[in-house]
This record gives sequence, C-alpha cells and structure tokens, in this order.
Amino acid sequence: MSTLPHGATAPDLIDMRDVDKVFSNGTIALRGMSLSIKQGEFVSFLGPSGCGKSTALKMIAGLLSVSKGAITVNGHPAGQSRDGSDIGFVFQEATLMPWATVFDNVHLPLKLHGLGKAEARERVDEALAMVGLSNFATSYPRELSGGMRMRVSIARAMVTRPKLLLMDEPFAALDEMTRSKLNDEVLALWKSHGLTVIFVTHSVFESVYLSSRVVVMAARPGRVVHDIPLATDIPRTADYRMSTTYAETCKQVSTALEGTMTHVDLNH
Ligand SMILES: Nc1ncnc2c1ncn2[C@@H]1O[C@H](COP(=O)(O)OP(=O)(O)OP(=O)(O)O)[C@@H](O)[C@H]1O
Repeated sequence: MSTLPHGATAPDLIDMRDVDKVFSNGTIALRGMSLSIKQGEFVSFLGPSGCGKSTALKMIAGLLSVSKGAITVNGHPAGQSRDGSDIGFVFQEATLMPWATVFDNVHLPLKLHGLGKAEARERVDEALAMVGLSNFATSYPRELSGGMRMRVSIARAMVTRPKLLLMDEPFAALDEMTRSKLNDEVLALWKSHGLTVIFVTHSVFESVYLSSRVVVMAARPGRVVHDIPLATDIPRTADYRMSTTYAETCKQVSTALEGTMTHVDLNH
C-alpha cells in the first residue's frame, strides 16, 4: 500500500522489483527496474528510443517474460491473472482485421472468451459509445480515418472492462489535432472508469498533459532515471496547454529527458 497526498491509501496495482530483461541476442533491454504503481494513477513512460519502454509495458502485460526480478499485477505474477481480461492493451498501430466490421473487431476479445455476438452486443455497443463510434458499427476499417481506427482499437481494449489500460505510443502516427482530441478522450475514460493507465510516449508535451506521474527512462541499458509526480488538480483543457504552469512543467520534464543522454552506464 502507498500513501496518497491526502492521507488515504490506495493499493499498489503494479509492483516491479529489480527487473532485468535480456533478449536471447544478448541485448540488455532493461536493468534493475523497480516501480510501484497505485490503482488510479496515469503514468507515462518517457524516454529515448531503445530505453525499454515497450519492453517494460509488454512484461507488465505478461506478453514477455522477465529475465530477473519479479512483476506483480493486482497481486498476481504478470501474465497470470485469472483470465487476462483485466488488462487492455493498445498498440501504436490500430491492428484491426481489415475484413471484419468495426463491431466484429471490437467483439474479438469477448469472442476469444467464448462470448457469442448476441451475448456480447451490449458490451460492444457500450465500448463503441465510449469512443463515439456508435454509428460506425457496420463500417469496415478502410472506411475510417486514422483517428477513428485508433478509437476502434481503444474500444477493443475497453470491451473487457479492464482495470488497467496499457498504451504503447498509440497516437504517434496521428496528426496533432487528432492526437490532442484523443488525449482528451483517454483522460475522460481514465476518470469515468477509474482506470489505471500506463502510457508510453516520446513526447514531453503529451506526457505532461496526460499524466499524474512521468517515469523518465534512459537507454544502454534501459532503466528508470527520474520519477516525476505531476499535479492532477489542474483541469487538462485547451487553456492548460497555453498556461505557464504547463510550459514550466514541460521544461522540467524536458530537462530530465535531456539528462538521460548523459546517463550512459559505461559498465554496459
Ligand atoms: N525481441 C527482441 N529481440 C532482441 N532485442 C530486442 C527485442 N525487442 C526489443 N529489443 C531491444 O531492446 C531494447 C529496448 O527496446 P524497446 O522496444 O523496449 O525500446 P523503446 O524504448 O520502446 O523504443 P522505441 O521508443 O523506439 O519504441 C532495444 O535495444 C531493442 O533493440
């Protein structure tokens, strides 16, 4: 358990203890990563290319094994929760089935759990409504814009009603306006569903706008070098993007990120 600023306690949802990841070709993707994340946090993993952000996310999801150390999610070793449906994963590409409708794409995780179309309809409709795509259930991915395809991908991650949403640079390929809009939509989902979110990004601006905490990582070997808590009581609005507080926080995080370039471990 960790103590929140107002004195209440929230359980640690994720606990990473001294985690290493060494790939079979000898690459040390992560060394000694320790991190606790409380239920309800919005945490960004920010760092240069190759610092192990995606690797850390995939290990938390149980998609990759750890080489050393341990990761628990909700008290279970990563990847060993009862049915895996308490984690939603959104990749950089929307990775939709081009031959299937929006409805069928979002239905997929429930189908894999044995839920037929009729039984799943309410849940799929709910997920599509969450991302504003109720009118596109019968459309095909090729008929949608890049932003809409990413919304389908988010609906597919949310259809199992996960507690934890893992997002791996989901908006990197989108234009600035669509990206800002989707940032706001993810924040709204985070708040309304009491989610815990881990969001991988290269963007200082995006991490500061979204997060309650920015974990700055360095490469060679991948590791955590800064853990920066951010104020969450300031509403994330268009005004906030223009504020001096936002500019100053971006500068602080940017300086921390620039510092990662000098944090090369010469023993590696
Ligand atoms: N399957 C793999 N086999 C071997 N090496 C890998 C594998 N996956 C990742 N790596 C290496 O591990 C390191 C960390 O990779 P990772 O993709 O986690 O970094 P990242 O911070 O997410 O990078 P980016 O921001 O460019 O996506 C890199 O050096 C990468 O080349």
